[in-house]
Amino acid sequence: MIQVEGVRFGYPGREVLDGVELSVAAGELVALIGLNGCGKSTLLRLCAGLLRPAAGRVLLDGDDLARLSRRAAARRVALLHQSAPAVPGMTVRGLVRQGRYAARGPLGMLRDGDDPVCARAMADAGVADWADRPVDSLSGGERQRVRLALALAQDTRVLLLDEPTTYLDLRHQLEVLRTVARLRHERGLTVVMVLHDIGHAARFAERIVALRKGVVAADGPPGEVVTPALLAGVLGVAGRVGRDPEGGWPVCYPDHPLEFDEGLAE
Ligand SMILES: Nc1ncnc2c1ncn2[C@@H]1O[C@H](COP(=O)(O)OP(=O)(O)OP(=O)(O)O)[C@@H](O)[C@H]1O
Repeated sequence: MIQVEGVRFGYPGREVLDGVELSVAAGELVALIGLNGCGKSTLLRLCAGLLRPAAGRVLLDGDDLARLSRRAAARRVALLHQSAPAVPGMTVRGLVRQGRYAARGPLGMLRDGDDPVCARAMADAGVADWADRPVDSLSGGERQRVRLALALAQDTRVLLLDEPTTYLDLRHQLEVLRTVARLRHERGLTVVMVLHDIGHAARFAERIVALRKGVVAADGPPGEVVTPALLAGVLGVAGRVGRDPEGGWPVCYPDHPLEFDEGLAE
Protein backbone atom coordinates (compact mmCIF):
# COMPACT_ATOMS: atom_id res chain seq x y z
CA MET A 1 0.00 0.00 0.00
CA ILE A 2 2.77 2.50 0.90
CA GLN A 3 6.06 2.00 -0.88
CA VAL A 4 8.98 4.29 -0.18
CA GLU A 5 11.61 3.61 -2.81
CA GLY A 6 15.12 5.02 -2.47
CA VAL A 7 13.84 8.31 -1.07
CA ARG A 8 16.32 11.09 -0.52
CA PHE A 9 15.32 14.40 0.96
CA GLY A 10 16.97 17.37 2.58
CA TYR A 11 16.23 20.91 3.65
CA PRO A 12 18.53 23.70 2.46
CA GLY A 13 21.96 22.88 3.88
CA ARG A 14 20.78 19.74 5.68
CA GLU A 15 20.50 16.26 4.21
CA VAL A 16 17.94 14.26 6.17
CA LEU A 17 16.95 11.09 4.31
CA ASP A 18 19.50 9.29 2.21
CA GLY A 19 17.85 6.39 0.41
CA VAL A 20 14.95 5.23 2.57
CA GLU A 21 13.36 1.92 1.58
CA LEU A 22 10.12 0.99 3.26
CA SER A 23 7.08 -0.98 2.28
CA VAL A 24 3.95 -0.98 4.43
CA ALA A 25 1.19 -3.44 3.55
CA ALA A 26 -2.51 -2.60 3.76
CA GLY A 27 -3.76 -3.03 7.31
CA GLU A 28 -0.35 -2.96 9.00
CA LEU A 29 0.33 -1.03 12.20
CA VAL A 30 3.90 0.25 12.09
CA ALA A 31 5.79 2.28 14.69
CA LEU A 32 8.53 4.58 13.44
CA ILE A 33 11.29 5.27 15.95
CA GLY A 34 14.60 7.12 16.04
CA LEU A 35 16.45 9.99 17.67
CA ASN A 36 15.23 13.58 17.61
CA GLY A 37 15.98 15.09 14.24
CA CYS A 38 16.59 11.79 12.41
CA GLY A 39 13.82 12.51 9.92
CA LYS A 40 10.71 10.70 11.18
CA SER A 41 8.34 13.63 10.68
CA THR A 42 9.97 14.38 7.35
CA LEU A 43 9.32 10.81 6.22
CA LEU A 44 5.67 11.03 7.28
CA ARG A 45 5.28 14.31 5.42
CA LEU A 46 6.74 12.69 2.30
CA CYS A 47 4.27 9.80 2.70
CA ALA A 48 1.40 12.29 2.98
CA GLY A 49 2.49 14.08 -0.19
CA LEU A 50 3.25 17.31 1.67
CA LEU A 51 6.90 17.14 0.63
CA ARG A 52 8.37 15.81 -2.60
CA PRO A 53 11.45 13.56 -2.58
CA ALA A 54 14.65 14.90 -4.14
CA ALA A 55 15.22 11.37 -5.46
CA GLY A 56 13.25 8.16 -5.34
CA ARG A 57 9.48 7.99 -5.00
CA VAL A 58 6.60 7.27 -2.68
CA LEU A 59 3.82 5.08 -4.06
CA LEU A 60 0.36 4.81 -2.62
CA ASP A 61 -1.49 1.76 -3.89
CA GLY A 62 0.92 1.87 -6.79
CA ASP A 63 0.32 5.55 -7.62
CA ASP A 64 3.24 7.95 -7.42
CA LEU A 65 2.32 10.59 -4.82
CA ALA A 66 4.25 13.19 -6.81
CA ARG A 67 1.58 12.92 -9.51
CA LEU A 68 -1.35 13.44 -7.15
CA SER A 69 -2.63 16.87 -6.16
CA ARG A 70 -2.55 17.73 -2.46
CA ARG A 71 -6.29 17.29 -2.29
CA ALA A 72 -6.25 13.92 -4.06
CA ALA A 73 -3.53 12.77 -1.65
CA ALA A 74 -5.54 14.05 1.33
CA ARG A 75 -8.46 11.86 0.32
CA ARG A 76 -6.20 8.84 0.70
CA VAL A 77 -3.79 9.72 3.52
CA ALA A 78 -4.36 11.65 6.74
CA LEU A 79 -1.48 13.03 8.78
CA LEU A 80 -1.76 13.97 12.44
CA HIS A 81 0.64 16.90 12.71
CA GLN A 82 2.26 18.16 15.83
CA SER A 83 0.89 21.62 15.16
CA ALA A 84 -2.67 21.92 13.98
CA PRO A 85 -3.54 25.42 12.88
CA ALA A 86 -5.80 26.83 15.56
CA VAL A 87 -7.66 29.91 14.45
CA PRO A 88 -8.38 31.95 17.60
CA GLY A 89 -11.82 31.10 18.94
CA MET A 90 -12.44 28.23 16.53
CA THR A 91 -14.46 25.45 18.14
CA VAL A 92 -13.45 21.81 18.22
CA ARG A 93 -16.29 21.00 15.83
CA GLY A 94 -15.18 23.78 13.47
CA LEU A 95 -11.59 22.53 13.41
CA VAL A 96 -12.55 18.87 12.96
CA ARG A 97 -14.83 19.83 10.06
CA GLN A 98 -11.76 21.12 8.26
CA GLY A 99 -10.75 17.48 7.97
CA ARG A 100 -13.64 17.07 5.51
CA TYR A 101 -12.23 19.64 3.09
CA ALA A 102 -10.47 17.15 0.84
CA ALA A 103 -13.55 14.93 0.61
CA ARG A 104 -16.10 17.74 0.22
CA GLY A 105 -14.38 20.65 -1.43
CA PRO A 106 -15.18 24.30 -0.66
CA LEU A 107 -18.81 24.16 -1.79
CA GLY A 108 -19.56 20.99 0.15
CA MET A 109 -18.01 22.61 3.20
CA LEU A 110 -20.37 25.59 2.88
CA ARG A 111 -23.46 23.44 2.35
CA ASP A 112 -22.84 20.95 5.08
CA GLY A 113 -24.60 21.02 8.38
CA ASP A 114 -23.36 18.40 10.78
CA ASP A 115 -21.28 15.78 9.08
CA PRO A 116 -21.66 12.21 10.44
CA VAL A 117 -18.02 11.47 9.67
CA CYS A 118 -16.99 14.39 11.92
CA ALA A 119 -19.30 13.22 14.66
CA ARG A 120 -17.80 9.75 14.48
CA ALA A 121 -14.24 11.13 14.43
CA MET A 122 -14.93 13.23 17.53
CA ALA A 123 -16.49 10.25 19.29
CA ASP A 124 -13.57 7.97 18.36
CA ALA A 125 -11.04 10.50 19.64
CA GLY A 126 -13.06 11.08 22.80
CA VAL A 127 -13.59 14.80 22.16
CA ALA A 128 -17.33 14.90 21.41
CA ASP A 129 -18.11 16.53 24.76
CA TRP A 130 -15.96 19.51 23.85
CA ALA A 131 -17.46 20.05 20.38
CA ASP A 132 -18.55 23.61 21.16
CA ARG A 133 -15.45 24.64 23.10
CA PRO A 134 -12.83 26.86 21.50
CA VAL A 135 -9.73 24.80 20.71
CA ASP A 136 -7.52 27.46 22.29
CA SER A 137 -9.27 26.94 25.63
CA LEU A 138 -8.22 23.27 25.80
CA SER A 139 -5.22 21.81 27.61
CA GLY A 140 -2.26 20.42 25.63
CA GLY A 141 -3.44 16.85 26.05
CA GLU A 142 -7.02 17.72 25.12
CA ARG A 143 -5.79 19.49 21.98
CA GLN A 144 -3.76 16.46 21.02
CA ARG A 145 -6.92 14.36 20.99
CA VAL A 146 -8.62 17.01 18.85
CA ARG A 147 -5.73 16.64 16.38
CA LEU A 148 -6.48 12.92 16.25
CA ALA A 149 -10.15 13.71 15.56
CA LEU A 150 -9.08 16.09 12.77
CA ALA A 151 -7.00 13.33 11.15
CA LEU A 152 -9.82 10.76 11.57
CA ALA A 153 -12.28 13.19 9.96
CA GLN A 154 -10.40 12.82 6.68
CA ASP A 155 -11.80 9.26 6.70
CA THR A 156 -8.82 7.80 4.82
CA ARG A 157 -7.58 4.22 4.69
CA VAL A 158 -4.07 5.38 5.64
CA LEU A 159 -3.35 7.17 8.92
CA LEU A 160 0.04 8.73 9.61
CA LEU A 161 0.36 9.80 13.23
CA ASP A 162 3.26 11.99 14.30
CA GLU A 163 3.71 11.42 18.03
CA PRO A 164 -0.01 10.90 18.74
CA THR A 165 0.61 10.47 22.48
CA THR A 166 2.52 13.72 23.06
CA TYR A 167 1.15 15.75 26.00
CA LEU A 168 -1.14 12.92 27.08
CA ASP A 169 -1.17 11.45 30.57
CA LEU A 170 -0.47 7.73 30.72
CA ARG A 171 -4.12 6.80 30.84
CA HIS A 172 -4.92 8.83 27.74
CA GLN A 173 -1.79 7.59 25.96
CA LEU A 174 -3.11 4.06 26.36
CA GLU A 175 -6.60 5.15 25.37
CA VAL A 176 -5.38 6.76 22.14
CA LEU A 177 -3.15 3.80 21.24
CA ARG A 178 -5.95 1.34 21.93
CA THR A 179 -8.35 3.45 19.85
CA VAL A 180 -5.88 3.45 16.96
CA ALA A 181 -5.43 -0.33 17.25
CA ARG A 182 -9.21 -0.83 17.37
CA LEU A 183 -9.90 1.40 14.36
CA ARG A 184 -7.21 -0.36 12.43
CA HIS A 185 -8.91 -3.73 13.09
CA GLU A 186 -12.48 -2.53 12.58
CA ARG A 187 -11.85 -0.44 9.47
CA GLY A 188 -8.77 -2.13 8.06
CA LEU A 189 -6.73 1.06 8.36
CA THR A 190 -3.05 1.17 7.59
CA VAL A 191 -1.25 3.06 10.35
CA VAL A 192 2.28 4.42 10.60
CA MET A 193 2.94 6.26 13.83
CA VAL A 194 5.98 7.97 15.26
CA LEU A 195 6.45 6.98 18.88
CA HIS A 196 9.22 8.03 21.23
CA ASP A 197 8.15 5.52 23.84
CA ILE A 198 9.78 2.29 22.75
CA GLY A 199 7.62 0.45 25.30
CA HIS A 200 4.45 1.64 23.59
CA ALA A 201 5.93 0.78 20.19
CA ALA A 202 6.78 -2.74 21.37
CA ARG A 203 3.35 -3.18 22.90
CA PHE A 204 1.09 -1.76 20.20
CA ALA A 205 2.84 -2.04 16.84
CA GLU A 206 3.19 -5.26 14.93
CA ARG A 207 6.27 -3.91 13.26
CA ILE A 208 8.94 -1.40 14.27
CA VAL A 209 10.92 0.61 11.75
CA ALA A 210 13.95 2.48 13.07
CA LEU A 211 15.50 5.41 11.25
CA ARG A 212 19.12 6.28 11.77
CA LYS A 213 21.50 8.45 9.76
CA GLY A 214 19.01 8.87 6.93
CA VAL A 215 18.23 5.21 6.34
CA VAL A 216 16.14 2.38 7.81
CA ALA A 217 18.45 0.78 10.36
CA ALA A 218 16.06 -1.88 11.68
CA ASP A 219 12.71 -3.21 10.52
CA GLY A 220 10.77 -6.12 11.94
CA PRO A 221 8.40 -7.40 14.61
CA PRO A 222 9.02 -5.99 18.11
CA GLY A 223 9.95 -9.43 19.43
CA GLU A 224 12.85 -9.54 16.98
CA VAL A 225 14.09 -5.98 16.70
CA VAL A 226 13.74 -4.65 20.24
CA THR A 227 17.12 -5.65 21.68
CA PRO A 228 19.85 -3.96 23.73
CA ALA A 229 21.65 -3.43 20.40
CA LEU A 230 18.66 -1.46 19.07
CA LEU A 231 18.50 0.64 22.23
CA ALA A 232 22.20 1.43 21.87
CA GLY A 233 22.56 1.73 18.11
CA VAL A 234 19.34 3.55 17.27
CA LEU A 235 18.23 5.29 20.45
CA GLY A 236 21.66 5.91 22.00
CA VAL A 237 20.76 4.33 25.31
CA ALA A 238 22.31 1.49 27.28
CA GLY A 239 19.69 -0.80 28.70
CA ARG A 240 18.21 -4.22 29.08
CA VAL A 241 15.23 -5.83 27.39
CA GLY A 242 12.87 -8.31 29.04
CA ARG A 243 9.42 -9.70 28.28
CA ASP A 244 6.04 -8.82 29.63
CA PRO A 245 5.18 -11.84 31.77
CA GLU A 246 1.60 -11.98 30.51
CA GLY A 247 1.61 -10.49 27.01
CA GLY A 248 5.09 -11.63 25.93
CA TRP A 249 5.98 -8.35 24.21
CA PRO A 250 9.40 -6.80 24.83
CA VAL A 251 9.78 -4.49 27.82
CA CYS A 252 12.74 -2.10 27.91
CA TYR A 253 14.74 -1.10 30.95
CA PRO A 254 16.74 1.90 29.79
CA ASP A 255 19.73 2.70 31.97
CA HIS A 256 21.85 5.60 30.75
CA PRO A 257 22.48 7.64 27.60
CA LEU A 258 25.51 6.58 25.60
CA GLU A 259 28.12 8.98 24.36
CA PHE A 260 27.59 9.50 20.65
CA ASP A 261 30.78 7.61 19.78
CA GLU A 262 29.94 4.59 22.01
CA GLY A 263 26.89 2.80 20.60
CA LEU A 264 25.80 5.20 17.92
CA ALA A 265 28.98 5.36 15.91
CA GLU A 266 29.34 1.59 15.52
N1 LIG B 1 11.35 23.16 7.55
C1 LIG B 1 12.62 22.80 7.85
N2 LIG B 1 13.67 23.51 7.41
C2 LIG B 1 14.94 23.17 7.70
N3 LIG B 1 15.28 22.07 8.41
C3 LIG B 1 14.27 21.31 8.88
C4 LIG B 1 12.89 21.63 8.63
N4 LIG B 1 12.11 20.69 9.22
C5 LIG B 1 12.97 19.83 9.82
N5 LIG B 1 14.26 20.20 9.62
C6 LIG B 1 15.44 19.50 10.08
O1 LIG B 1 15.45 18.22 9.48
C7 LIG B 1 15.87 17.24 10.41
C8 LIG B 1 14.77 16.18 10.53
O2 LIG B 1 13.64 16.78 11.14
P1 LIG B 1 12.35 15.92 11.50
O3 LIG B 1 11.36 16.85 12.08
O4 LIG B 1 11.95 15.08 10.34
O5 LIG B 1 12.96 14.94 12.63
P2 LIG B 1 12.22 13.97 13.65
O6 LIG B 1 12.93 12.66 13.55
O7 LIG B 1 10.76 13.96 13.40
O8 LIG B 1 12.56 14.66 15.04
P3 LIG B 1 11.77 14.73 16.46
O9 LIG B 1 11.90 13.38 17.07
O10 LIG B 1 12.57 15.76 17.19
O11 LIG B 1 10.36 15.18 16.19
C9 LIG B 1 16.17 17.96 11.70
O12 LIG B 1 17.56 18.16 11.77
C10 LIG B 1 15.44 19.28 11.57
O13 LIG B 1 16.13 20.31 12.25
